[in-house]
Amino acid sequence: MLYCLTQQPKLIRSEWISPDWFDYKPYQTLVKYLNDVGGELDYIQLRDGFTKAYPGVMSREDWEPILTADVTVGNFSSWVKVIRNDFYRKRAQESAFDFANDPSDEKFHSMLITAQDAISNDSSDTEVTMDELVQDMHERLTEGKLDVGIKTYAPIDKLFGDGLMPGRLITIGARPAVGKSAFAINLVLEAFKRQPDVTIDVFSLEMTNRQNYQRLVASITGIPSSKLVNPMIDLSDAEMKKVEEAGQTLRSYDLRLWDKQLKLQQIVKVLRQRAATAKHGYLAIVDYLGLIEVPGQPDRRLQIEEVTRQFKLLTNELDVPIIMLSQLSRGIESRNDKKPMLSDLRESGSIEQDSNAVGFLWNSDRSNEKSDVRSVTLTIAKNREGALGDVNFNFFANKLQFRVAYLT
Ligand SMILES: Nc1ncnc2c1ncn2[C@@H]1O[C@H](COP(=O)(O)OP(=O)(O)OP(=O)(O)O)[C@@H](O)[C@H]1O
Repeated sequence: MLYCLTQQPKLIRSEWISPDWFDYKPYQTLVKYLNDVGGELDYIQLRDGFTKAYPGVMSREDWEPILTADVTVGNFSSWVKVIRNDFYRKRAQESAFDFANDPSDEKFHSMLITAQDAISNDSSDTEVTMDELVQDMHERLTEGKLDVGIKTYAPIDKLFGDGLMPGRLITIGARPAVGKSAFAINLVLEAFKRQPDVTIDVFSLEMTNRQNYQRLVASITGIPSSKLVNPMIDLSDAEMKKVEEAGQTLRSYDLRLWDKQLKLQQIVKVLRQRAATAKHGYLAIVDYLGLIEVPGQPDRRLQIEEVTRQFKLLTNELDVPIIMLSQLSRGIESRNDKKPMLSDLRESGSIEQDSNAVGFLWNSDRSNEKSDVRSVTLTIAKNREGALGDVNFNFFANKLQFRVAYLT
């Protein structure tokens, strides 16, 4: 795998490769360097650049086996799979030994997690054969079989081709208080308006289910969410009736709110079960990435890498879209231009790499960013399968409603 990467460093962009997969420190460092520079260099620049950045880390003996490997670069993906599987199997094996030596609850839990990791990373039994691909294309040609996405706001559907398409990991980033949690709730409601039978899960690591429920009701009824905190005192009879009706509407949806699933593997487990039983499309929204716990991994950046990689694998395995919310770095605050950029996803390069699409929510009119009605723009900054562009919204902050701001 390292031979392929040194021959064609840009391959690093085609697969996520974690430095962790290597026991040997110099190779870990080499992979880290490749991830950092993003592969935009040739073989000579790679060696020179690496030696400059990490003098003395790789000896001639370290380079030797990499440079003289006799493999075909075209088999790169297969090597990646072998090495990834080895890594996860080895980790599972270690924690099984660990549990055998000390059968505590904690060790048992960590054995289950590593075993589950190993299973979800073992791609050997989920590979699609050429026959299946041919058949799939044949059905599209002859029966007009369509890949249908979940529709939400019309301009968003258009940018993503045909809604939130299966197999896509979509990241929506924003600075705190711009309204990303509120936007997520609105996406849910728009999706149900258009597809009442769809199944949606919202994993909220920041807000309780009750708070999210109040936001859903505020958005449906247009009643300020602050009045829903003590509804008996603050609501008129007519408003109470509206709240009850909103409850009936919400009850009719296959919507689940989760506020206690904080660990990555808990989320993955729920997501797998619910996606498997969803009959009319499935969408998961995770609010937000930075709060997901990854037990056993102390390094923050590696935690994020683990999360984005797992979600990306799940979108492919289950053929569903997943929306992952993410906070942007503080850097934007000091810039004149407040429009976020991909480099603001600074927690890890894996967010951008693993996402099929990245959108940013931001206050596009600073004069009203604290008002009741705010101009909030969704900027699609990466879209592997479609166009880039902006969608402008009016955000009615007290009612937690997002409405598309069509130009008049
Ligand atoms: N009842 C309300 N009245 C007025 N404004 C409100 C009300 N409830 C929420 N807001 C505003 O809506 C905005 C969006 O909140 P939201 O929690 O969705 O933001 P966020 O981007 O997810 O931020 P964070 O990451 O801090 O949660 C905030 O600026 C908040 O002040």
